[in-house]
Amino acid sequence: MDTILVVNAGSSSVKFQVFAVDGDGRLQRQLKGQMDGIGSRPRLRATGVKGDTLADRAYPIEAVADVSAALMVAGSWLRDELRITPMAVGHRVVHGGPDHDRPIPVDHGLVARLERYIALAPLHQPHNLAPIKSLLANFPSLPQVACFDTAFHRGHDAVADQYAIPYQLYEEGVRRYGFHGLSYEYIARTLPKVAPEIATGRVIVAHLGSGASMCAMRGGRSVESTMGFTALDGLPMGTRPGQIDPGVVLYLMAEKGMTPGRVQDFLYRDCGLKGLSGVSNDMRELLESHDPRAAFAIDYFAYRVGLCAGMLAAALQGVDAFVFTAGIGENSSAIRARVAEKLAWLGVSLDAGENAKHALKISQSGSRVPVYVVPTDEERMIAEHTLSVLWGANSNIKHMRAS
Ligand SMILES: Nc1ncnc2c1ncn2[C@@H]1O[C@H](COP(=O)(O)OP(=O)(O)O)[C@@H](O)[C@H]1O
Ligand SMILES: CC(=O)OP(=O)(O)O
Ligand SMILES: [Mg+2]
Repeated sequence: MDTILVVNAGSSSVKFQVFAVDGDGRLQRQLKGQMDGIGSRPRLRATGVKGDTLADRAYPIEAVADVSAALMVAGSWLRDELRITPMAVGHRVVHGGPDHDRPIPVDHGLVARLERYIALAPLHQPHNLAPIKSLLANFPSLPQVACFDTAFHRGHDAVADQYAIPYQLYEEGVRRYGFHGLSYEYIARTLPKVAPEIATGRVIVAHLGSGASMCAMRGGRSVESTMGFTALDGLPMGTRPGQIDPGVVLYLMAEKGMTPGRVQDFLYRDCGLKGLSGVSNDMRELLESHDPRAAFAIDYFAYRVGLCAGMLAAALQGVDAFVFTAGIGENSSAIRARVAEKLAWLGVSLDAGENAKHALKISQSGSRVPVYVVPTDEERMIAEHTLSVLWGANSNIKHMRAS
């Protein structure tokens, strides 16, 4: 059986899936797993085709201290215990820079070019490239495909794509890229199936995970994002502050003597929910905590999602629907309810019962703006891209398989 392995290293998790490919290019998930809670409560979980548990292992915090340790643990489980031998591997690569508006086959030259963006995505890019490099070294003939978080947003109008800085910098690549594009692309192509009544309209999608952003979509295309040049901007996240006056950065350097490297660490690792609460970067822990600072971090998060919704509503000149997705958006009815309160002025009213059940549609029938929960699947999107790149690269393969 031909299979595709997908690797998705996020800021607090490593996710992977294996898909079987049939002759018509249909993908059937064989296994799905993730190592999450990195830095708080590391846990490897994986399920098989029927949702059967293949692994459920907790690790001490120091055994899986960061994403690269998580990649090692997940990689050796797949290799040594499951002995998977995929025909291709698809990777999420967070930053594609200005030159990539679609997935692309991996070679050494591409890796070298993508390494230039490590400084623009230090929580992700090194971890996205590490397994690519390791597979290139050990299995040079194994096809690999890089799928970019930035690609889905590359069609933005110039007013959404530029900063008000001299144009020369834009030409050098200092642009408002936007991220979580594989997730938004999956939502865009899922809406026609699960909620056709809104798919062609003006939809705000809130990808609320450890990294969090929001996307304004019109007719299934991205027109605006809360993230920009890097995945620091916009909403407060697990450990990132979201929107911040650049004057704060100048203050840290001039008054606190912080070096650029120290400021980078500070902005990517010490801020957001973790910095605000002093309790945790993990929303589950904040919701369980009785510390008033944890409660404040939750208030702040909901407030900023509401503010950004206002901004994206202006970009779309109105809103036809609001969609929650990703770790927090899919699983936390409490956070969805808090956010919905901030959207009441837009005409949102939630149905508490449907929200508690994590139903597809969680707004009341009279809600002017309907609200949905649509689970994302970045890995399936990557697997689909990987297959189309492979078949595009060698259309004979498709011909042979179809016959
Ligand atoms: N049941 C839940 N309630 C609240 N938050 C949750 C729940 N399940 C997961 N989360 C939160 O989702 C976030 C991780 O989301 P995810 O999309 O997997 O992030 P990433 O891909 O960036 O690592 C964490 O903050 C985690 O606490
Ligand atoms: C871009 C980004 O923040 O990704 P993640 O949410 O997976 O950390
Ligand atoms: Mg993620």
